Amino acid sequence: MAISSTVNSLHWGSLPFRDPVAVAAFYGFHFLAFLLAVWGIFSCTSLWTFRSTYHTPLPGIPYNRDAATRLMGDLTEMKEWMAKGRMRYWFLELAGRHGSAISQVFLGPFAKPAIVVSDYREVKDILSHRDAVDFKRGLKTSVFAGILPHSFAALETYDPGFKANRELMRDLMRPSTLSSLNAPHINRIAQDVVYIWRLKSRTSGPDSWFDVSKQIFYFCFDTIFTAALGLDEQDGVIKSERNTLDHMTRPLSETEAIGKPPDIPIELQGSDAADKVLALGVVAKALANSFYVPWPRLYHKLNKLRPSVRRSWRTLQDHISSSIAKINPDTTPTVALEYLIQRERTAAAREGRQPLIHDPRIRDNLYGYILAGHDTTAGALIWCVRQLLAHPDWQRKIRTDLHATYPYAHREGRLPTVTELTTDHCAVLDAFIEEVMRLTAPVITVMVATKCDTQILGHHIPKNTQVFCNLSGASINMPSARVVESSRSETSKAYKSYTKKENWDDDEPELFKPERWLVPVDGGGGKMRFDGAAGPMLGFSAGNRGCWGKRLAYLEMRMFLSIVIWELELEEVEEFKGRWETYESLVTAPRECVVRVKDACGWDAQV
Ligand code: HEM
Repeated sequence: MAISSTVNSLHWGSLPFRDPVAVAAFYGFHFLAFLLAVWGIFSCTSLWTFRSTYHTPLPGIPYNRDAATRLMGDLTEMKEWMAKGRMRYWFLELAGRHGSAISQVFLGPFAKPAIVVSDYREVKDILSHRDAVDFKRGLKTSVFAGILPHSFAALETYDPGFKANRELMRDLMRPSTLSSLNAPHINRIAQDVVYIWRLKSRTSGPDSWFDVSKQIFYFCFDTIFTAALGLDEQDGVIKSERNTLDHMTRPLSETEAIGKPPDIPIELQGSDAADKVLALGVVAKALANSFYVPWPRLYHKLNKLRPSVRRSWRTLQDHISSSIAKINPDTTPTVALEYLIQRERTAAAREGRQPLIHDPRIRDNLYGYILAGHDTTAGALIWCVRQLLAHPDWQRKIRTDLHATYPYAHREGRLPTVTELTTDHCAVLDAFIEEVMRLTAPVITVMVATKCDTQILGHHIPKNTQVFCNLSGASINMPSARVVESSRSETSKAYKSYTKKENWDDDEPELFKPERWLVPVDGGGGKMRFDGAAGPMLGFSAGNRGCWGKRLAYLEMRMFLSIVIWELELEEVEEFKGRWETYESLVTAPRECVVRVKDACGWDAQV
């Protein structure tokens, strides 16, 4: 036998028996013992050397030492924090942990280090002055190229097609367009939300409480979808819930209701918006997931093969096609799609060509409008409501200032009209929103990549390194970020333009203080006005690629909060105090937003 003869020719004589199986076992055992010994020696003596080769840190920039010795790098710890709903805090606390405004993280097996910058001036400089010069968007454009290849978000700022593509959407953020196109929808749907919250409270008793985050989410869906593509007034999710509640006339019994959340489900079935909400959810999830994969375009290619994803795209596509078919060229546009198509028709007539009604850039940019404007605004509003609950004094101050800003409405016992709400701004509310966006921005970080070898805060960073620019005030102004003042690149524009005004380092930047945004009116006898330039705020990012929909976001937040605070008093529920765990999708916001709703005008007011 081949085995036995080979073994024979080696140590046959020293073996106690001549059974080839035993011989194989003997050698097998010794071989295994040898492997075990090598492994033991390796793990005892060379472990540190070997493990450190998982990741090669950039010199001089602090990092999590444990992560460098783990195959998955920082991902292991991030996953643990994510499970606890604290991923946001993991990211934002890096600067404090390392006592440095610049740190590095390792995101996956053998990953190159990625840089995290937590310093307002340096982040603003990178986003405003160094985009398309030292930096590119990198992964973000790949993510959008995979899902909405014809939208401007999919293009680098230096791409020759970028400007023309963004021009297509130009007018949609004009104040006059926002007032005529978006404001009436926002007003109507916000009033429906107030109606629902008041009715829920009344049927369940004044001590009942419920989570309002779902309604905020659907408010944002209804407003953005209606403004972008049109949705019949009766077909929104919020309208559908209102109708359902209206049919439930039986008052809940005491045991059913008092002290418990009234468990009235939001009735998605039966609403025309249901399939669109679900389709949008599938697409938004794919968008969020693709930020975490190394090859987003490939991910989207494969993901689009899944039946649920294909179905979702078909739903959205069918809606756009039927909306285009319904457009009447002789009427004033009431939704963004009509607006863009009419403008294209006018341009085509002027240039003597056929209108490109099915231009994929219009379609993809409108999907981008919905996707980028939906979760973000919902997240911001959930933060706003949570801060209102945590700061009842500010809720009262805002209500008083609303009454002063709209005195006729207050005197006449009615809500301010759309025109009033879009013309006059309540300074205290503006300051409150700005502070929420400064301290608890729903988008915590913007990812860019170095376009060439460059410097960040005085450190050399090689080409093609991922850089996370932190946007939330909790990190951009935390005391630890100030430690490295001396290491800031003295050549950077931000450093040169450094002024006291860009800095709240000595004014408790980690605290929620809306009054920082209020300044006295000259000769106003103690009257205050809102000053958006009073200090640092990066909640909408900055520079050329900062939030394109910022004006709409402000309008939505301002109108929604004005209507809610005018009508209702939102109270924090003791059991939920201090629970700030967040969910993570495209944005991060509190998982729970539980309120006890009282009538701001007294319980006798009409529903
Ligand atoms: C409070 C709500 C919002 C927040 C916090 C927010 C935040 C942001 C941030 C931080 C960026 C920059 C991303 C980057 O630099 O990579 C961004 C980009 C963008 N936002 Fe918003 N956003 C909000 C609402 C909206 C709305 C309502 C719309 C549209 C209707 C919108 C449309 C966009 C678009 C299209 C971009 C991409 C811009 C580009 O790539 O040049 N956003 N947003």
